[in-house]
Amino acid sequence: MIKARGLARRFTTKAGPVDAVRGVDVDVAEGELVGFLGPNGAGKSTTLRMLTTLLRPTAGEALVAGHDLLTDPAGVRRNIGYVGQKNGASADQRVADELEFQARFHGLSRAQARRRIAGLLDRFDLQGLEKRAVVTLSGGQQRRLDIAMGMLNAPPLLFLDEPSTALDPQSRRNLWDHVRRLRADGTTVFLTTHYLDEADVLCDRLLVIDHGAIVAEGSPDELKSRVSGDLVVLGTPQALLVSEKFDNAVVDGEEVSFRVPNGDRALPGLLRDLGDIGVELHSVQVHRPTLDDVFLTMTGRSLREDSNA
Ligand SMILES: Nc1ncnc2c1ncn2[C@@H]1O[C@H](COP(=O)(O)OP(=O)(O)OP(=O)(O)O)[C@@H](O)[C@H]1O
Repeated sequence: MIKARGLARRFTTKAGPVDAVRGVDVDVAEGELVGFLGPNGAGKSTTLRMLTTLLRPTAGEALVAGHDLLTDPAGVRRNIGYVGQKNGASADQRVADELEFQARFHGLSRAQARRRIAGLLDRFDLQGLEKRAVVTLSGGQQRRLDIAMGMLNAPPLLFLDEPSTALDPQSRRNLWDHVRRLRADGTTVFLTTHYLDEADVLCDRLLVIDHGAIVAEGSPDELKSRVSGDLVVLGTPQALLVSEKFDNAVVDGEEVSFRVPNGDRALPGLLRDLGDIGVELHSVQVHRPTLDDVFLTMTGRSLREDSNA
């Protein structure tokens, strides 16, 4: 559904050139739900804007929904939906008018538009809101309306830029359900996110981008399995003594942490050995690797800190 090679974009600014995207390859198969994960400023939106024909690449080529990005951008646009970061719907317009206007823009007849809009209102739980002004909808309803607008031309491929930003936790989970249902109906979805939980629970596969380059690619589980071992954290007044037993141990006050393969299986033997040398423990935790650990391993920085910045 997407095959991009060496896609790059350089911006010229007063302070000099900015290489926002430095030659990325993107492969997305039909029916996949792929997440593009990276910290703020990593190049996610710029890549998305190139793939959706909104921005011309300075280098590279891509086939998107069966059409060549450079030689047939109109063909690409006809076959994709795009939901940007800012709400697409005008605040003071009524929901029904916005949908109808967008449907007419895509060349649907009045009757076709009516049918399609009724289906989408139902699909995105927006029934009964047709006469309301967009500004009066909740954040979650507005996002669902944006996605409904992106789906009016029934595209096989939908791009979502940071779909759940600024939503409360409940609305985010509800939105994820809607995105999953789109995928279940056969729509290929490519979304950007800087939320680790969103990438982890929602996406089949992830591309991790940093400083304009892809640093990792795979399913959330595959990526996490690349981090060597589970993190064991022991609370003990003898943290220094324990740290001498493990090559990679880090001491923080009365806490010592280190990585071991298969932490939960290794733990009983490990605790026995520590007991034998008289170590007293007041807490034990085992953490499976997270996507943040993946990012840390790949880049030496925490994605969590970056996205909070
Ligand atoms: N029009 C522009 N002119 C100059 N620099 C730009 C322009 N657009 C983006 N950039 C720069 O390119 C880099 C990548 O930006 P981009 O918006 O693609 O990142 P992002 O990963 O989508 O971040 P965010 O999560 O904050 O949206 C950043 O350094 C940004 O400042």
